[in-house]
Amino acid sequence: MSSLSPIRQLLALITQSVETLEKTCVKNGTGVPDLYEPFSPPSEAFRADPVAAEAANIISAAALHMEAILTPPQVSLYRMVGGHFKSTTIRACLESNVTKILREAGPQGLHVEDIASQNGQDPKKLGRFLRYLANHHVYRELQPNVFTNTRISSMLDTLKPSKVILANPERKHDNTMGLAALASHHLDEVFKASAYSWETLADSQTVLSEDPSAAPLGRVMKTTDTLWQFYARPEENFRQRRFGIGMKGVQAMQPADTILTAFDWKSLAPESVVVDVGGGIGSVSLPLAAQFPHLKIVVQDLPSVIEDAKAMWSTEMPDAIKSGQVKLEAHDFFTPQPQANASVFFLKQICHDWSDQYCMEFLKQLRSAATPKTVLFLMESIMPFACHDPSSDSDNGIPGATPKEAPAPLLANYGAVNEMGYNADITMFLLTNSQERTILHIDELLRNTGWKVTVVRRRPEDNTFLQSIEAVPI
Ligand SMILES: C[S@@+](CC[C@H](N)C(=O)[O-])C[C@H]1O[C@@H](n2cnc3c(N)ncnc32)[C@H](O)[C@@H]1O
Repeated sequence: MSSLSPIRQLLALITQSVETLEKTCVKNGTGVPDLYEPFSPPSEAFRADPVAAEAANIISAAALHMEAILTPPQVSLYRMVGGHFKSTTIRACLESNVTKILREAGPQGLHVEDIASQNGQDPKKLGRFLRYLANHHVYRELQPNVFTNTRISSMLDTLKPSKVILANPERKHDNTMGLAALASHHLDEVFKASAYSWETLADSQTVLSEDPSAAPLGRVMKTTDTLWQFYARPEENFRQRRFGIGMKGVQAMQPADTILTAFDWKSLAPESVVVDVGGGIGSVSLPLAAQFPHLKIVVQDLPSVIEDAKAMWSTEMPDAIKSGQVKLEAHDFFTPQPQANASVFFLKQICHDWSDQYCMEFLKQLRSAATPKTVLFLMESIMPFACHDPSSDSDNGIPGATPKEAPAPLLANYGAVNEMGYNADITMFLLTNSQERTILHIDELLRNTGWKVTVVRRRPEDNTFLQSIEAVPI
């Protein structure tokens, strides 16, 4: 037990970690990015060194912890209660292209009257929204009513010129890195569904249901369709396409080599078949196909998604389709799996879309189609508790399953610094009435469907968002 007060312990963690971070950056020739420079994957290069990434996580977790101690509790409470104010103001700025307008204005920023003259918004309202966001370092007020981007707001940029967006607003996310598309998806159907969570939980018809059609999304969209049936409607084509591009944004949030190193792809023999089950438009298979031409990749998804996939591959990697290296296959994973010779069934963020009952159905279909050597490779967020887990069987002995814990007095899971997995967990409740799972839950699900988890691989810099889980037939 330390004799120091909690704020002194936190300060000590911050001081030690800042020293480590600075030394590591000097050694690697990297640097801590400027809050006022735009985001780009290279701006986050310093995190590639696990020592620097860990130091940055500790500093952020300690700063947030300190803030929780020292900020008046009513202010902290209202930071949470007012979460929807943040969503509201960001949505208005995202959809009215404020970030792009500020990028084109350059570093001196732009008066809110001039922003409004370009995006047609009321400058009196827009200025208030921007100031609210500037309090959280999303945009910066350089002078009264003159705003510019920060590294955080720059993530909302499609990086397209105004002319291109205005000429075809429905296609504004096409061929982008997907970050704006992902945020736009969360601020539309996810945000709207969240307003109906309590109504869903208070209704005896839906409170205990595990049915995907009982998600809050159905209540707000006035439908009993699942998310995927809803997206497949012709009038929802924009949302479906935006979701597909948004999944590319999930990748852009992670180091560029994440998918390439998440599995030992090189060890697979030439012509091995990798089936990307529920692969969306194939944005994860795209870098795999480029980097590992010895693999045969089959991207499977629902028919309307495969149509979008064809459009994407015909621009991004047409030769892979022509040569047969990549096949785009319409397939419903609740029906028997047509690929009977797969080396790998790869499911990224599929199990989290379905409650146990439904997951078990498609995991059994895959088990029936597996050869004795097929590997089931899942990429999912494995959820840690917010406290230390003292039990001796917390990981069922699975190598790599135990997450790294933060030093005391920080929350064992690094708290909100590691929030992405927890965000995904609540999103799953809202859209599909499903969830992210703990390792024991995943292990149980797989055992019950004929699979055995052999290993969990984690990126050292990230404790909750998207780990690799490998399983083999029992
Ligand atoms: C969360 S997305 C993941 C996409 C992709 N694996 C990725 O990580 O980019 C879930 C995908 O499952 C697909 N899906 C939903 N139900 C399906 C079904 N019954 N059969 C095949 N794919 C399905 C959706 O269309 C969507 O593309």
